[in-house]
This record gives sequence, C-alpha cells and structure tokens, in this order.
Amino acid sequence: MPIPDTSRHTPASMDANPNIEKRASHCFGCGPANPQGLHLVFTTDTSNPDIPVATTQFQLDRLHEGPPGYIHGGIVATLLDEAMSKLNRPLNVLAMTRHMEIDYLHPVPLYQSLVLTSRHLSREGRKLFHRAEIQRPDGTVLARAKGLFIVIDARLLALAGLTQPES
Ligand SMILES: CCCCC/C=C\C/C=C\C/C=C\C/C=C\CCCC(=O)SCCNC(=O)CCNC(=O)[C@H](O)C(C)(C)COP(=O)(O)OP(=O)(O)OC[C@H]1O[C@@H](n2cnc3c(N)ncnc32)[C@H](O)[C@@H]1OP(=O)(O)O
Repeated sequence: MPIPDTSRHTPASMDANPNIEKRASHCFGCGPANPQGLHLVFTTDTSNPDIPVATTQFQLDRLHEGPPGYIHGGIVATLLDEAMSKLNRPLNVLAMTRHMEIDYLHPVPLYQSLVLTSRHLSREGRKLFHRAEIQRPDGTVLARAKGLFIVIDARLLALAGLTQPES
C-alpha cells in the first residue's frame, strides 16, 4: 500500500504563520500551492466598482472527467463557485457560499479552452448575490449558476484563527 504524502495534508492549525492569504494558497480552485488544484487565475474588472466582473480561461483534462469527454458536474460546480467567490474581495468582504443553484445546459468538454466569468448582482446586508457562467469562446453558455454568499464577520474569522480580534 502506498504511503500517503502527509505534507499535502498538514492541518491548517499547524501552519507556522496562519493568515487568510497563506491559507488561501491551497484553495482547490485558485491556490498556487495546491498540487492537485485547478490553478485558476482570474482577471477582475472593477471599472464599475459596484458590479465587479471576474473572468478566466481554463482547459481541463481527464483528471476531472465525468461523462466520457466531459468535465464532472461537481467540478463544473466548483468552477462556478470559485468564479463567484472572486467577486468578494473587490467588494471588500470575506464571504462564503451559502447557497448556489446550477443550470447544466450542455455537457462541458475536456481539452477545450473555455471562458469562466462571474458578475455581482446585488447586496442585501450581509447577503451577496452573484452569478457565473461557463461559455465556449463563441459565447455558447454551457453552465450557469446563481450564488448567495454570506459576509463572514471579523469575530468569526478570529475564532477560526485567521485574524486577530480587533479589540
Ligand atoms: C468560520 C470559518 C471561516 C473560514 C473561512 C474564511 C474566509 C472565507 C473567505 C475567503 C477564503 C479564501 C478563499 C476562497 C475559498 C473558497 C472559494 C469558494 C467559496 C466556497 O466554497 S466557501 C465553502 C462553502 N461554504 C461553506 O462552507 C459555508 C457554510 N455555512 C456557514 O458557515 C454559515 O451558513 C455562514 C457562516 C456562512 C452563515 O451562517 P449564519 O448562521 O450566520 O447564517 P445562515 O446560514 O442561517 O443564513 C444566512 C442568511 O442567508 C439566508 N438564506 C439562506 N439560504 C437562502 C436562500 N436559498 N435564498 C435566500 N436567502 C437564503 C438566511 O435566511 C439568512 O438570512 P438573514 O440573515 O436575513 O436571516
């Protein structure tokens, strides 16, 4: 039986200098330090600061296959979730996904460059409503999501050991 590489599974509480940026370096969607992650790199358009838009191009292979030749539906959900989460920092909040709904309109192919984009829709207090889409380069929408993100307050982050309490 192979010996697991435990260095990839070090509990976050054992990190020498835990902070939100360092922890995010292992994010499955965008963390550069996660060897099994998707390594998505987004461009964020804040020309309208109230309605940020995040975009990336990606191309996956059989590591993320579901139906033969197509991306697994759970990975499609991950892509859409990740894209929407990228809108939170431009809105100057830390937030987590509370609810999302997905329309799988067409199978999402492997081995093709695709466009993943998200847009902030509205805010009601600590509730942020976003949307995201995966498109072919010709604009055909393959999958679409709406998401509700909840702003995480400083006290909760401090309890999780991610920031110092303000007072
Ligand atoms: C505590 C540890 C924090 C650690 C994380 C720190 C920071 C995170 C931010 C950035 C991290 C950096 C990298 C990004 C990483 C990943 C990217 C992808 C994003 C994700 O992958 S992130 C993982 C999945 N995510 C979760 O693991 C969340 C689990 N969850 C909770 O931890 C709680 O849920 C919490 C704390 C969020 C809120 O908890 P809560 O108790 O304060 O509030 P509750 O959940 O009850 O609802 C709130 C309001 O949403 C309304 N509501 C509910 N459903 C609705 C619906 N369908 N439509 C309309 N409204 C709805 C309710 O009615 C209520 O509204 P109202 O306030 O008006 O009553």
